[in-house]
Amino acid sequence: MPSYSPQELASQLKSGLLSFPVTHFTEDLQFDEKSYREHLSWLSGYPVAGLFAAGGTGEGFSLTGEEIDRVVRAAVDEVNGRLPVMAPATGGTANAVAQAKAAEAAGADGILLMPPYLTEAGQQGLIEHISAVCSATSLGVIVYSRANAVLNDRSVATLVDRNETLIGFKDGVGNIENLTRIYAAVGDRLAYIGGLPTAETFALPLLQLGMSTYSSAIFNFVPQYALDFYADVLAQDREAVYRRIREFILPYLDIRDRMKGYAVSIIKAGLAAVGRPAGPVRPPLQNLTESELAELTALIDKIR
Ligand SMILES: O=C([O-])C(=O)C[C@H](O)[C@@H](O)C(=O)[O-]
Repeated sequence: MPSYSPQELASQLKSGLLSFPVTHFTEDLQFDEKSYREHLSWLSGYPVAGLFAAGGTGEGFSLTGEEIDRVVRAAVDEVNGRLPVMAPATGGTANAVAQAKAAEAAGADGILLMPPYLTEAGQQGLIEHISAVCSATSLGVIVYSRANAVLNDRSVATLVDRNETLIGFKDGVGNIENLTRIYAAVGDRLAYIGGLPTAETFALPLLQLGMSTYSSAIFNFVPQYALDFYADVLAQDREAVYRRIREFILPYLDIRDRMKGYAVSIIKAGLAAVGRPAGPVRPPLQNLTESELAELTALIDKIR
């Protein structure tokens, strides 16, 4: 039995910042469970509302189903009920259904349903895909609307009618009209999660569109700064948010934007910069260069 009913999970996720930990690898790119657990133990000293194991920042897209299961089980065990743990469901429908079932068996509290791999799809196909995963588990499901799986307001309305356990909408697009339409259609029936790369960049305006929380990747390496940023957003302290955007976020984006995929690689680099290395990223991602790491380290040192 999960510790949170889907509705309890939705309320919990809305209540604070969300942690998306990286997945630690050894130098030969194997899952480094010991270091991963140490990381989760360090982060557990900071108050967040939920932990998403093997998400995008956790390189879930580079892990086998078996590895995802190991990562999720390690997270569930390490977190030990202090927070809800969400597991990913990835790929095509059969794969995502199997992963959702495995996540429930592993003791996860919810599912983050990623866009299906490679193929494009129409809205009706996405509705069937998402509904199949919701039907396969009693866990609350958060759908990640991004890339080849961007939902419109009519689809979201149909999905919530069909699936009581669909409890969250994570946005990775930032289309204001679409988000306004979705909130107008289903309102607080869903928990809304800002999920654009470096979510802090968009947090203040998206708060007005119903996104009371977001997935903070930088929480991995500057957890207190990420929490302070979130507090400024909730307080709608525009001056403080823009000070932080100027002092850290914008120069950070300048490094991140030098290479596709760096939105994830730069998080592992950030951990190296603060003396908590998480190992390399797996291909197809690339690690930051030594000089980029030095630049990032100097930037992080200014805010620590
Ligand atoms: O699955 C993921 O890791 C994400 O999509 C979210 C990231 O945490 C993103 O919001 C960010 O980079 O802040």
